[in-house]
Amino acid sequence: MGQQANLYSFPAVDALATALRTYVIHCQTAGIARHGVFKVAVSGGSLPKTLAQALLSPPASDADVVHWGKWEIFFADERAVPLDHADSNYALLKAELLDKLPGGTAQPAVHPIDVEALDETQELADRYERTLVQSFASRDSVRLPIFDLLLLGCGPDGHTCSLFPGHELLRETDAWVAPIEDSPKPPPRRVTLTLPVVTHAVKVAFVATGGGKKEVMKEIFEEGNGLPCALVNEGCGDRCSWFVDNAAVEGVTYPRRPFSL
Ligand SMILES: O=C1O[C@H](COP(=O)(O)O)[C@@H](O)[C@H](O)[C@H]1O
Repeated sequence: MGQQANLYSFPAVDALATALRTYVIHCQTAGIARHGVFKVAVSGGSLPKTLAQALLSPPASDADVVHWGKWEIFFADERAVPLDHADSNYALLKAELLDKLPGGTAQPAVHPIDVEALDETQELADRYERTLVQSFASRDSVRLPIFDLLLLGCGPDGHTCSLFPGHELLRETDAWVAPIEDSPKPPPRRVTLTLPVVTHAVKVAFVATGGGKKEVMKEIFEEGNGLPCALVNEGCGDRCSWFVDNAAVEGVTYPRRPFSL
């Protein structure tokens, strides 16, 4: 059996955010060394707020700088709504993080969905896949895009991106981006990176906080049960790292590691 996912647990979100920043900057350095940019996809939900806490603080040293101008930001999933809609993951990331970048900061290249295709989720997914193809086609392999880092959330039902427990989308093997019309969590119409794309990333980091996640964390780490988050753990092994607070893993027996790179 290969290496298993890393579980890093912190007493509070402040300490989690500090470690997450160190981890993201390590991935950024590797991505820029590899191909001159940092290609990252982010979730919505609770993730952008914690990410902002991690990344908006001033650098502690030259090695701690976020090179925003080198970032290409994609969305791990997105809801089929306008970009200024309350349900939009883009709007959330913009409000929590992008709009708060200090003045004079080189801006990241941000890749939202094409809202011209909101009425047709297959077309919306196809267009977003073409956005990925344009960005990744010159990479070493185009069979699947290779994100430098995916920053993901974990829903209380074990979903991640818009990949839900028991849903047929978990069996998708061809598409990079897929539509979903029946998301059990509203809104129902969405697009999402597929599981093969998620598990093909160089690194995957989950962020999960709060006691509301402890039941599902126990299931993910102790039973698996085919939950989407567990499938990512199984597909990525130690390329996958979880940044959680103690409340989210209360009662979980899976071994936690002291954070280190
Ligand atoms: O619907 C979604 O939910 C998940 C999990 O959200 P959280 O609030 O429990 O962290 C999120 O990762 C995903 O991007 C979003 O579309």
